[in-house]
Amino acid sequence: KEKVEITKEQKALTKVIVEAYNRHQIPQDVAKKLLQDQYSVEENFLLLTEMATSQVQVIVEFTKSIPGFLSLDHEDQIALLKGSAVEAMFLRSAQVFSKKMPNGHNGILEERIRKSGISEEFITPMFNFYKSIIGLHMSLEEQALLTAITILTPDRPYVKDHQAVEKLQEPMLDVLRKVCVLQHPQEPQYFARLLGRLTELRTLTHYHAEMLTSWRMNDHKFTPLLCEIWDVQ
Ligand SMILES: COc1ccc(-c2nc3ccccc3n2[C@H](C(=O)Nc2c(C)cccc2C)C2CCCCC2)c(OC)c1
Repeated sequence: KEKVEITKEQKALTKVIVEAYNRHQIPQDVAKKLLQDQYSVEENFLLLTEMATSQVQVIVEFTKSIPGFLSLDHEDQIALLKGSAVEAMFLRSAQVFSKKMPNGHNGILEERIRKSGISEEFITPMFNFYKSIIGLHMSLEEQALLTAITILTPDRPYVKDHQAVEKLQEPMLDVLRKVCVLQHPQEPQYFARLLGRLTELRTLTHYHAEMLTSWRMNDHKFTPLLCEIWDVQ
């Protein structure tokens, strides 16, 4: 059985990514808000667009802390951010949803989200994804590294220098693989399952524009930043 060692450099890289991940959290806790009050579909839509807008700003700050990112071609930097923003948003939502809360609160949160205004057909695929994330019991390191790996996906549309992005993503994949082996010794396939979630995440993001335009209300208003990031309006 090969002994898995995390090198000094890999420890340093993980520390940088986890610290950036912790630093760039969404300010207000949306789960607490949703548990406190029942909102109308219009208020929920507004809350969603506010959360998504602040999440994009947070992801930009997190990404700028990824070693080497700022040395990439500037247009490629934009292409990576634009190409991963929706996935990062669903990944973040899944992580918020997977947080253990006092008895019954998780059930109430699920109920509030089901009734938020999202149309029926998207509820099952969205919760299937959330529950598959919950099932993984991801550590903070795994969440932070997986988010960085998602952003550093070389085959996003309009990325010119794939090689340069691969060179940044590979060390993240190496250290994530080792972290998985060390933190889930009984599950040799854990790393593969974790990456498999990224595939499920991509299918979920296919629906995101329709999820928004089919929100059970008329006249959906988006911020300019969201029009950029979401394929809406
Ligand atoms: C595109 O369609 C979506 C996307 C996300 C969710 C979503 N899943 C969640 C899981 C747990 C907690 C909240 C959750 N959200 C929304 C939210 O804010 N996501 C969120 C964002 C956007 C950024 C940062 C961080 C988060 C959590 C709530 C927005 C207000 C109505 C209820 C959903 C969604 O729910 C219907 C539909």
